[in-house]
Amino acid sequence: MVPNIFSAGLDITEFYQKKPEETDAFWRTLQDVFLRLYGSKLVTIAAISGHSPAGGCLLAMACDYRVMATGKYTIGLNETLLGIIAPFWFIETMKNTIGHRETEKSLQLGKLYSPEQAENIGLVDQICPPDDVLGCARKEMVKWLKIPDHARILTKQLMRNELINNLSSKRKEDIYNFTSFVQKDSIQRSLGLYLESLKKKKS
Ligand SMILES: CC/C=C\C/C=C\C/C=C\CCC/C=C/C(=O)SCCNC(=O)CCNC(=O)[C@H](O)C(C)(C)COP(=O)(O)OP(=O)(O)OC[C@H]1O[C@@H](n2cnc3c(N)ncnc32)[C@H](O)[C@@H]1OP(=O)(O)O
Repeated sequence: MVPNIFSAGLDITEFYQKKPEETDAFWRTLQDVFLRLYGSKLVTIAAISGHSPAGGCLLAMACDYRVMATGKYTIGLNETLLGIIAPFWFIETMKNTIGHRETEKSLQLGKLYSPEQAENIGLVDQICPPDDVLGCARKEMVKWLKIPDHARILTKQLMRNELINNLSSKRKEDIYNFTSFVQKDSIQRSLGLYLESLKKKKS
């Protein structure tokens, strides 16, 4: 685990000033990761040890349960703040997690929530002191593993198959949408400015 950061989201440099075939391959890989994690038969618990913006929030939401560290960390789908948009499967995953209305506000505002706020709206299930996040996740895992596996798996599939099938049938179209969107000059400019602002913040 990296202290303070669960995931900084997608590596923007993978779709900034890249060739279309490179962004296609990057997006295909992300689809694969999501479909495997969201569709996993295993019990998956995210131990969110720190910041978890955008793609990081998606990965956490793809799990069955989320434990987040308390502290000055944030989680959410902040894409609009970068001048980009969350694709339909990010949106559906968030709707399935926190409901339609909260998702609508959250996405349009590019909202990043504190751990307490995230717990209040159900974006995370539990908050724990940073040094106990893994311990809390392990304790929760024990509960989930006591459920008969075949029943839990079938239930999970019933809840998740609609989104999985929807994305699986639209993968090519979704890759095309991503690449043509991020390759626009205006979007490339926004991404460049955002990367610069991250570096400035650091110095
Ligand atoms: C009509 C159209 C139809 C359909 C459209 C189809 C598709 C939609 C299009 C696009 C969808 C894209 C979805 C995108 C999802 C994403 O995940 S985008 C990434 C979002 N992530 C962020 O905004 C987080 C950015 N990072 C931070 O805020 C901070 O780094 C942090 C809070 C996570 C941690 O802070 P610090 O510890 O202070 O870390 P540093 O700021 O020092 O960062 C270190 C280093 O890393 C660089 N960096 C950080 N995050 C990223 C990143 N995500 N990508 C690339 N680079 C990143 C940062 O610049 C520093 O670099 P160096 O200075 O060390 O070189």
